[in-house]
Order: sequence, then structure tokens, then C-alpha cells
Amino acid sequence: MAEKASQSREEVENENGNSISVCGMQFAYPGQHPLFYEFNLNISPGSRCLLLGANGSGKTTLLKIMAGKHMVGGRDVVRVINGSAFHDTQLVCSGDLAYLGGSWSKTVGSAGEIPLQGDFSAEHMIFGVEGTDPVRREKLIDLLDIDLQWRMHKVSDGQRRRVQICMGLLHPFKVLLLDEVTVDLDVVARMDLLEFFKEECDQRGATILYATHIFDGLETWATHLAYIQDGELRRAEKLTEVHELKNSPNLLSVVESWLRSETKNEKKKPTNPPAQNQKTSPFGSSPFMSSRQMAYYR
Ligand SMILES: Nc1ncnc2c1ncn2[C@@H]1O[C@H](COP(=O)(O)OP(=O)(O)OP(=O)(O)O)[C@@H](O)[C@H]1O
Repeated sequence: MAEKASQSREEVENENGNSISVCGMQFAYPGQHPLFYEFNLNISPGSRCLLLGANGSGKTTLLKIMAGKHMVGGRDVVRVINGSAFHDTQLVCSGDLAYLGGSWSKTVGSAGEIPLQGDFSAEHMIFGVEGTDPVRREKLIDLLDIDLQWRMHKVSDGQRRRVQICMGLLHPFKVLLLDEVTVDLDVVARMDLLEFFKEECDQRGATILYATHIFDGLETWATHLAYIQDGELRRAEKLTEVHELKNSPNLLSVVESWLRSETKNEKKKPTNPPAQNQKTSPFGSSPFMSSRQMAYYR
């Protein structure tokens, strides 16, 4: 049966009317300073939101938390649609919540992580995903120009990425978390995929959060952006409301200016702050603890 043309609001939003809500989240990798402290972010249904920030700012970690791969606090901290990303495994198993990341594997419901580099054909991989709509499958195979005879251990990075993306999109997701997966794709494949994502949001009310450093074509594609610096949310806006874009509608140069001003401010930080400013934390001490991180230890 062909997939539904659209989803009701109840199917794509939580009790606050958002597809994704992060409320008061704290997270630290073992033995490290907290990366996120009292972090909040709401993403509305149907958005195509860019997740932006420097290398190491926390984008991948945030996407993995939203995908339920890290536990953070109770059930109310990270809500995706109307469930808890970590606790409600049904969100991922049903395909409602999809995550496509950089590693060469694909999480397929209860089957867990499926490696994508063995001696398998593309056909074996794609047709091995159960419960999919054949029309959607054909559309994706065609869109991504996949040859079903490809052997996964002999294909190029871009070809392997196409198969991974195809498998990740077979179920009509309600929320899609994308961690720069278009990096290996050629321009045509990337632009076709972006167009497909746009249709998914416009026609089905799906929500996409997309972490990327490649800005080509995104000014007209994205509806929102969220910019994080060192685990802190600095901007969360509709693209049409980003005042810098009104002067120069070039996302690349706007984001470049934000990142460069970060670098300048970082350089101004003292390398050896006065001893009285240093706090003892369970994670050790660092001359670069932000006021947010300092607050965590008070
Ligand atoms: N498994 C891990 N264990 C410990 N620290 C980690 C781990 N993964 C990431 N980090 C640290 O967390 C911080 C955020 O990393 P993250 O990968 O989320 O950043 P990012 O914004 O996705 O970066 P990039 O743009 O380079 O992909 C970095 O300081 C990184 O060193």
C-alpha cells in the first residue's frame, strides 16, 4: 500500500506542539566536563532545521542523544514526537524516528546495527529491510541511482553511502536526524536527496534536523537553524528571521562570520586564569571552563 499523503498533528507532535523537545538536558562523557548543561531546544513539526556549529561543538552528540543512543535524565528531558528518545524503543523500531550518521552501519529496528561493508549485494541489503512499501523503495533506488548488483565490499564511498541512505529512508519517518551523510555524494545525488527531504516535510509533515558543514543550496531548503557553540545553544531561529541573511543571503558567509567570531573570543581567553577562579570538579580542572560549566560545580 502506498504511504499516507499526510500525517495528523497528533502523529508528529508532542504535548507541547513540537516534534522534538529538549528541556533542561545535562550530559557529560565519562571523565569529561559537561558538554551540555541546562540545554533547551524545540523543533516544530514539518521543520527542516540545520544544526550548525564548529567541530567539537556537540552536534553529533546532540543528534545521538535525540536518537536515543545516550540516556540523559528522565523521560521528560528529550521528547521526540510523543515519546522519550531513550526509553521508548518503539520510536526507533517503528521507523518513526530515524537517524543517519557517519558510520558505515545502519540501525534497523530490533535487528540492531547492520554493517554495510561485507560481501553482500545492494539488493540483499535493501530488500532485507522488512515491512517497507515497494513503491517508496523503488522511488529511493531510482532517486539514489543504486545498482542492485553492487557488492558492498567493492563499491566506492559514495555508492556505499547511497545504499546506507536508501536503507535509512525506507520507512516513512516522522522525525529524521541527519549527521552529515551527504558528504560523499556527488552534486546531483545531493541536490536530488535534498529535494526528496523537502517533499517529505511539505507533503507528510515530517521533521528533519540536519547537522552539516556544507551549505550549498541550503538557503532555500532550510526553514530553521540551531547554532551551538561549545554545547550551548546560541541561535535558534527561522531562517527568514536571521537578520544577517537579510543583508547577504549567503548562509556560508554568515555561518563563517559566526565561527570566526567564536575563534576570536576563544583566543581572548586567558590560558592561566587566576587560581581563585578555578573550581574542583569531579572531571578535573580546565582553564577553559565556561560560566555555564562553572555554575555546574557550584
Ligand atoms: N565518545 C566520546 N567520548 C568522549 N568524548 C567525546 C566522545 N564523542 C565526542 N566527544 C567529545 O564531545 C565534544 C563534542 O563532540 P561532537 O562529536 O558531538 O561534536 P560535533 O559538533 O559533532 O563535531 P564535528 O563538527 O567535528 O562533527 C568534543 O569535544 C568531543 O571530543
